[in-house]
Formats: sequence, structure tokens, C-alpha cells
Amino acid sequence: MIKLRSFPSDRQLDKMDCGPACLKMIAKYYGKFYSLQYLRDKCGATKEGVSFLDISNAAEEIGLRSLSIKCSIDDLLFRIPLPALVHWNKSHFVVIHKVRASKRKKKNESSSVASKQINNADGSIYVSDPAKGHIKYGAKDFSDKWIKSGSDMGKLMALEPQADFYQRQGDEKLERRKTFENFIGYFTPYRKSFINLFIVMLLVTILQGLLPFISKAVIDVGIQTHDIDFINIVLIANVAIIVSVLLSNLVRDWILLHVTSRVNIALISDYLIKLMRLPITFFENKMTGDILQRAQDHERIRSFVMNNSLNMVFSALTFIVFGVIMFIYNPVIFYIFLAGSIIYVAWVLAFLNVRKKLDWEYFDLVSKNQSYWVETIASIQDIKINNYEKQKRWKWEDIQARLYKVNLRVLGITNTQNLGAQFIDSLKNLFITFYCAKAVISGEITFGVMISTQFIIGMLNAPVVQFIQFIISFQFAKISFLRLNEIHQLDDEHENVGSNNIDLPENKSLIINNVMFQYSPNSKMVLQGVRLVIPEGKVTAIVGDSGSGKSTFLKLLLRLYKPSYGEIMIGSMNINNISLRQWRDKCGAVMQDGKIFNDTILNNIVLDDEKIDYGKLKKALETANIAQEIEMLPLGYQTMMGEQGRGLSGGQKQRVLIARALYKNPDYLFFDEATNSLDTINEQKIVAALDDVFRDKTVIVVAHRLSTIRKADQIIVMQDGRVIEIGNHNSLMERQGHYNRLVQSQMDLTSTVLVEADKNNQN
Ligand SMILES: Nc1ncnc2c1ncn2[C@@H]1O[C@H](COP(=O)(O)OP(=O)(O)OP(=O)(O)O)[C@@H](O)[C@H]1O
Repeated sequence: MIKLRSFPSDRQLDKMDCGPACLKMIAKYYGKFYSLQYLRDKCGATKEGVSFLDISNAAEEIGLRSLSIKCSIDDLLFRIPLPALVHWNKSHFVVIHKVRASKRKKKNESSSVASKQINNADGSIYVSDPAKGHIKYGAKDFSDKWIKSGSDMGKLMALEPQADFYQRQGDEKLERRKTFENFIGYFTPYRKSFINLFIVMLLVTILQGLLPFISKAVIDVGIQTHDIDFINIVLIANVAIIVSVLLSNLVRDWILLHVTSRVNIALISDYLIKLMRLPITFFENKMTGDILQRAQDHERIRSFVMNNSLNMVFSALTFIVFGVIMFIYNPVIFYIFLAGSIIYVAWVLAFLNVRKKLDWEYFDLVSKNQSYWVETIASIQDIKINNYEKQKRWKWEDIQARLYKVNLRVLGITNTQNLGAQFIDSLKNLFITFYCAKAVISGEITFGVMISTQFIIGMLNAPVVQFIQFIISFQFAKISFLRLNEIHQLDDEHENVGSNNIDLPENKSLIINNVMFQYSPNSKMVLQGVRLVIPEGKVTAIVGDSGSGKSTFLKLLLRLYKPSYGEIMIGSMNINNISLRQWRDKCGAVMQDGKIFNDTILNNIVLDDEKIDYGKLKKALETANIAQEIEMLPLGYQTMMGEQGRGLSGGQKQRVLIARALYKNPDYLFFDEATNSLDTINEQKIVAALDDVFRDKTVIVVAHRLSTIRKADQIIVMQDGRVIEIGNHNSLMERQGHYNRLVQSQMDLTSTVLVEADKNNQN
């Protein structure tokens, strides 16, 4: 494999980004910049990545014509217009930007041998891989990864600009936002500390600058003149300088620690704030490991700014001070040092690109590793029940094996780099020592100068090492910065919706106006033209087959998602005018997969334990029929829940969640299968108690057990994302439609169970 340049080489920021990253490279190749996020949105990237079709749709949206072709490796070498995108190794996309058929084959073609006769063509294929950079493959290697076994053709997509590709300048500027550019802003509150730091480090540099003169004085003056007093004085001065340097370093470290830890907290807390502001789709489309790993990226940036860049300033200062001293002492030694150092730096920097490449691979694997752990721990029960431990562990071992390989390569490169660097460094120092020794013998310099030269060289070496550290950290910080910037560039879920609290209109019914919804741009419509009114102060029930879109509809009302088409109104006002905070304050919800937090029962219900309304709490608990059970516990409401509500039964969890929603006393209540884990007696009690609570609220209930919603004011029947019937229980039963069939099938089921039970009793 040979490294090449020229064709753009953009990196995927996480595992599922290869498709959009390839598109980005191709657009860039044709002279247009699109941000990865923009293309990701256009592709409708999900956790599963993207398909050829998604990429082709996105390409056409940015003005690239896509041509999907099935072809052989011969066709690729001789006929296909490039650049083209190929699906690779079953799970990855790369761009082919250049091919070079071998001479023999070219001759074959030029001698007009029919194309079909050219089999097993030979040549090189130049690929820009978003995970690895530029790579050159032999035709055989390439086809092994490209062409599925049992076939002699692979699929690719050639992309060319359409006529209006270059006119789309506007979009590009719009998308090229840099919201994280105020990074330096994190450090401005500490301006004073930085000034102090600067003074301390300046002092250290000056004090250290005195040391070679002291050594020289001891040897050339003290020893030559046999002046013990002078040597004693110099010794005391030397000790004083060393102590001052150590103390100054102590102060420096203290200031750094102080600033660093604060900046770190600020950075990560802003990341968390940003994450919490992102729409739920972000979390659905990103792997947990990616999100967690990005928190680590902050550490790198912080460490770069705080350690490397600051040290670099002083290293440069030290280098200049001692460089000048060295030059005054002996220019030849200075030049030897400079030449040696340049070779040293060049050697180390030669490894930079490989290291960068490995860092991307490393991030990818570490993210996977993190996701693995999170997923394994969360699903341990299912792993055990299905005897899935071994296979699950093998998956981990597979990641580890790949991590091991990357680590091994990193280690190999580091070793080669260090070995070479040490060799160059030792050679340089050796040359200088020899040169000095000769110069002392020939009387060009004194012995004192030789000793202090050694000291100065030592002092000059440190900044060179610092400089290399700086460049390496800068590279890594840049990668981390890119990854973080990507998150900070994303639109908040609050974007394009109202931000102030406003008075709601008089009529607070929810009017759903031809709402359509799809989870990602190229997936199927989960809701199709939903039109209905949810009257204020009434109970509306939604029923329908599994997968008909009931929960999705509820989530749209809770504004966890935005409709892809159509609008939701509250009376005469578009719901988007109301801030999300205000809206969610007005909504209480018990969702199918509601979560219990790792906190006390009390905090799980009231959430804000600073102002507890005990009256409201008691009512909520009684309505949810859980008060008695909690009070029987030794620690009562202060009982700690385990993670995910460990320690509670499914039904108890649901009742705590119901209590949480009721305690909020919201205007709108959403129940999605909120009582499905309850036994019938509990359910009946709660349903009866809820009647009272529901009286002045707008309630939307999704239920499979139809007995619970018989009394609803309005029942909506959904099928395949459409509303197919609306009415109350009686009118829908009379209609003899889908609702009637659902009720009948549940009654049949109950009567079958009763008849079976009867039979068993008689036996
Ligand atoms: N996060 C998601 N991403 C992509 N598709 C989703 C997502 N959630 C649900 N879907 C799809 O949307 C469709 C409707 O799902 P939804 O959960 O709304 O149905 P439902 O009527 O509530 O079903 P159930 O009664 O089984 O809970 C399903 O086909 C499902 O596969």
C-alpha cells in the first residue's frame, strides 16, 4: 500500500459516517464544501449507517448525478468514469478516484481485443477510504473486498456534477457553521491566572538561564584561582536558584491545576448541556460509545491547551535564550545542534500521518468497545436467559483483537520513532561533545565553557522535545476538536420553535392537521395524513394493531419528534410557537418504556425535591394505588431504587411512573400502555381513581386492553399509520368495523380462557 495525495481525503467522524464522508470527498473534489452533518442529514443516516439508495438521494439533492452500475474489475479498470463510490467489505463505503491498468492489459485493449475477452485484468486501484485515508490496492486485493463471492461483478455508483451543481453556493455557506469556535472563551475568565503563570514561568526561564554562567564561573574562576570562598558563594547562589526554580514550578503547577480542573468541568458540562438539548433522533442514530468517547475528546483538547501550548510558549523562550547564549559561546556548536535537531524533528514528524490514521481507527474501536459494555450490562438478563454469554464474549474478544492489532501498530511505530529519535539525538550530542573536547585541547574554548555548553545543550534539547510533543498533541487535539465541533454544530431540538412562555389560546384542543411522519428521510411513512381533533378536557383513546403508529403519534404530540409534514395546532395556534419547556411543563406522560432513575422513590416521583407538595404527592400516590406498598417499606419514600428501578416489580414501576405523571398535575396527560403490566384488580382500581383525575384534563390513552378505554369520550382506531375510525365505544361497535373486530377478538380470547378453565375444573 502506498500513500498518495491530491484527491480529498476526509474522515468519517464515527463508524456509521462512511457513506456521507465519501459523498463529502466527491463534492469537495468537484470544488464544493458540504459539512458532514449536512450530508448525514441528507442521507438520513441512522445507527445502521446508510444505503446506496440513501447516498444516491443525497447526492442528487446537492446536485450530483448518480449512476449505479454493476460491473467487473475489467470494466472498472478500463471504462468506468471516476470518482465512484463502492460498497466495501460488506460494511463500508470507499471512493475510487483513480485506476491504472497494467501496461500489458492496456496494450490488449488498444489492440482492440473485444472488451469481454479481457479477463482478470491487472492494475492498481486508488481508493480514498474515510476510515484510513488514501490507499492503493492491487486489482486482486480490491476485487476480493468488493465483489461478493459467487459473482464476478461488484456494484458501484459513479457521481458527476449536474448542471446546477455549482450554482448551489448558498446552501454551502449556510451549513458551514462553526459554533465551537469560541473555545478560547473557556480560558478568558482565567486571564489573571495566566498572567501570573506567565510571570512565574518567565522567572523560571531567567533563573535557569543563569545556571550555565555559574558552572562556568566555578570552573574558570573558582577552580583556576583556588578561591574556596568564591566557590562557596557560587554554591549558595546555585542552591538559591534551584530552590527558586522548584518553588516557582510548584506555583506553576498549582495555577495550572486550578485552571485546568475548572476548564475541564466547564467543557464537559457544556457538552452535557448540548447533548441534552439535542433532539431524541440524535440519540437514536448514534452509538452510545461514540457519545461517551467524545467526552474523552475534551480531555485531549484541554490537555493540549493547558499543557502543550503553554509549555510551548516557554519552551520557545528557553530555546531563544539558550540558543543566543550558545551562539555567543560558540556558533559552530550551535549549528551542529541546529542541524541535529532539524533531522530529529523531521524524523519524528515523518510518523505523524500514520499516527493520525491509527488514531481514527482507535477511536472507532474504542467507541465500539464502550457501546459493547453499555449494551452488555443493560441486557444481561436476556444474555443469561438465552445462554448467549459465550457468543457475546466472543464479540468483545473480536473488538479486543482488533484493538490489539491497532495498539500493536501504534507501539511498533512509537518504538521505531523513539529508537530513531534517540539515535539521532545521541549522535548529535556525541558530535558536540567530541567537538568541544577537541576545542578544549586546541585551546579554542575553556573547560568551563565545555561544561556549561553541555548544560546549555541539555536546556536546548527540552524545547525540541516540547516542540514535537506540541505538534503531536496539536494533531490529536485537532481530530478531537473536529469530532466535538460536529456535536456542537447540530441543531438543538429548540431550534425554530418559540423560546418564551406565552399565553395559550382559549381553546386548548389539539388539532392534528394532515400530519405525516417518517423516522428518517428514506424510511417509510409511519404516520400518513393523520387528521383529527383531540378535544380539551376529554379522554381520547387510541387503539390499533401493533406497529400502527400509536406510540409515534404520542411522541409527536409530546414534541419529541417534529412532523415531517403537516402541523399540530393548539386551538388556533401552531404548537411550535410554544417553547418546548413550557409545553412539557404542561404535559405528563407514562410511556411504554418509561424509566425509573437511580434515586429514592420520593425523588423519582417529585423529581424536584426542593419544593415538595405533600398534599399533591399523597393524592398522586393514592390514585396510582402505590401509597400503601411504599409505606410498608422500612425506609418508605426514601428507599433507594437501583438503576432502571431494580427492586421494583414491573407493575410497581408502572405505578411509580403513573404517580410521577400525576404529581406534575399537567393539563395534558399521555398514557402509552401505562397499565399493561398491572393485574386486573390494580388496573381497575387505578382506572376508577383516574376517572376523577381525568375530569378537567385533556387525556390521550393508548391501550391494548380495550376494557380500560370503554368509557373514553373519543376512540381513535389506527391502522398502518392512518386513522381509520373515530367515535365512542357504542358508535364504533355499531359500525361493525375494525374496532368491533378488535373488541370481539379480545372477548373471544377471554371466553376461550374461561371455557378452558371450566373444562379443567370439571375434569
Ligand atoms: N425509533 C424508531 N426508528 C425507526 N422506526 C421506528 C422507531 N420507533 C418505531 N418505529 C417504527 O414505526 C412504526 C410504528 O411504531 P410505533 O411504536 O409507533 O407503533 P405502535 O402502534 O405504538 O406499536 P405497539 O402497539 O406495538 O407499541 C413501526 O413500524 C416501527 O418499526
